[in-house]
Amino acid sequence: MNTLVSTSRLFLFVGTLRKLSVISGISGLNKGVGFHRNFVRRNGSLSLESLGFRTDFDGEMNGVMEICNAEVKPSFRNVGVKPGKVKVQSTLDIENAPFAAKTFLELGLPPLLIEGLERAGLNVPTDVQSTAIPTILQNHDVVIQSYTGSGKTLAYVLPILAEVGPLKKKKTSDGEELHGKKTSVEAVVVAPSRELAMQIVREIEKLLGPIDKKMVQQLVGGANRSRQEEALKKNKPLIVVGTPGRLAEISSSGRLHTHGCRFLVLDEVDELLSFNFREDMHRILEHVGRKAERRLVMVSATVPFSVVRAARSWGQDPLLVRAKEVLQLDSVPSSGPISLSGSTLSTQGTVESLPPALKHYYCLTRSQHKIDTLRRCVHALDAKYVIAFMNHTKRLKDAVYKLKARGIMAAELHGDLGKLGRSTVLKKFKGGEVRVLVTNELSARGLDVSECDLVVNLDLPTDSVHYAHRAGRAGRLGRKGSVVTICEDSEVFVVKKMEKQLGVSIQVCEFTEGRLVVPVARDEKEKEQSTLAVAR
Ligand SMILES: Nc1ncnc2c1ncn2[C@@H]1O[C@H](COP(=O)(O)OP(=O)(O)OP(=O)(O)O)[C@@H](O)[C@H]1O
Repeated sequence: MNTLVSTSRLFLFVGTLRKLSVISGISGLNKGVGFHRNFVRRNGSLSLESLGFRTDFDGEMNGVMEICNAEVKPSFRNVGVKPGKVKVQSTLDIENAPFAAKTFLELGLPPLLIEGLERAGLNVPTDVQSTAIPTILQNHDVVIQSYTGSGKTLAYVLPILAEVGPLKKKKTSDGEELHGKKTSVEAVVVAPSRELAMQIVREIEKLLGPIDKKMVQQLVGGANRSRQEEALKKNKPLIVVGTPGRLAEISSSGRLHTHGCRFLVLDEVDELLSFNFREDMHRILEHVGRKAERRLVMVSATVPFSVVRAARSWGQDPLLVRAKEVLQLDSVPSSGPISLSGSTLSTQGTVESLPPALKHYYCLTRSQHKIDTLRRCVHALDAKYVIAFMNHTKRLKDAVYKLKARGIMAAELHGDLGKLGRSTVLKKFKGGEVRVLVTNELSARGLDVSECDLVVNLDLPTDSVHYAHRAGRAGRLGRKGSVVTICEDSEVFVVKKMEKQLGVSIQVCEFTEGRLVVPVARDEKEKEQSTLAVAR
């Protein structure tokens, strides 16, 4: 019986994927065109190749499906099959995979939206967008997990705009396409911080254009609530983006009607599941759409078990969408380390959460010399946009004072600043007026300053999940970047622990004579010397 259920699930999934390829027009790629793509810079925009993304597909992904203990684990990767387990070679070819997309058009997005994307200089979808967009358009509830800076925001914004607002196309009974007009909220996006919510709003406004940008509204804390309620009444937005507290507050006051909502997005979902947001999230989940009718999208670079559990209970047959694979969340065991397509997702869910181009270092110093080390680090790496993380606001202010005294343009960003102060500092940082932004956990999630080339931990993050989100402020969308943790001898074991959990190499380094120096490990030195001796 179990096997029967699983097998039918398998076919259902294969069917779904076929539909995905058909709906996105990807089947048209099945002409042996090959997958060596030459993306060019158009309109001065970034292409994937120019950003260092791999744009050809290798033999790693050849459409193998594995059935383990009567559980279906569909995957595009060539996972190793353990003895005694049934292996099914699926008929899926790489050509049919939903991520094999060169353009947004192939993903089934409407022409007006494509025009908006082109105006914004966006021509080629990232891997996670290529996978997530057709999956969401096919009415699936999803958990999107992909490393920081890989374009997860558009991965859910685009399917929403394909169905909500002026950029969508609606088919009439005679097949003619019309713009749909609705006046109630159709999509709610929840983010854990004001900065992130405002950033998402700007991304949506950019696509909607100046005339229609009022169709999205931010509902964030720290801003005047009655003004937000007035704007809701006047503008009748179709999409609202907000922080949990303010969304729940306005919803309780009866000024935000979301029962007919079709999309509920939880960005940085693992953070939204934290204790602080529990009550507000409860209200939002109960009042935004109906489980059977709304599409639930959960997003984060780090997906711990709590997210898997929440997705199972709040969603309907949710799928796990990653950059190059779609998996059924049902196939993820409920406890212990979960193995997904051969890679192990640690209990903290940090695997594959870091941009591959990022370089990680740690530098030993005494506590009282940390600021000097930071200064030498910035100069040695010739970093232009630096985000330095600390854990306490008072010490953070001292650090800014000391950096300024050493001639470095620095500014502080933390919760005490208030909404206006925070956005002014961010503007200055993005505009290059401030070189080192000293901040706390507030900026660790979602903050997108594309040019950020250096992240420094002046205080250690609490764990590897926090490390991953802090680190991910640099090296966005395939750009180069470094993460330097400045710590004391007694803290090295924590760095080593995070290194293991993250599955990346964090090398010890020094800053000497204006350069970053990575000392050669003793055993490597010995090896080098013995090779030299042999050569002599
Ligand atoms: N297809 C694309 N082409 C070019 N740029 C893109 C594309 N998609 C997204 N971007 C840009 O890449 C940057 C990173 O995207 P985004 O903030 O969505 O990443 P993310 O995966 O959500 O990161 P995080 O996990 O840190 O929140 C943004 O500046 C965004 O505008």
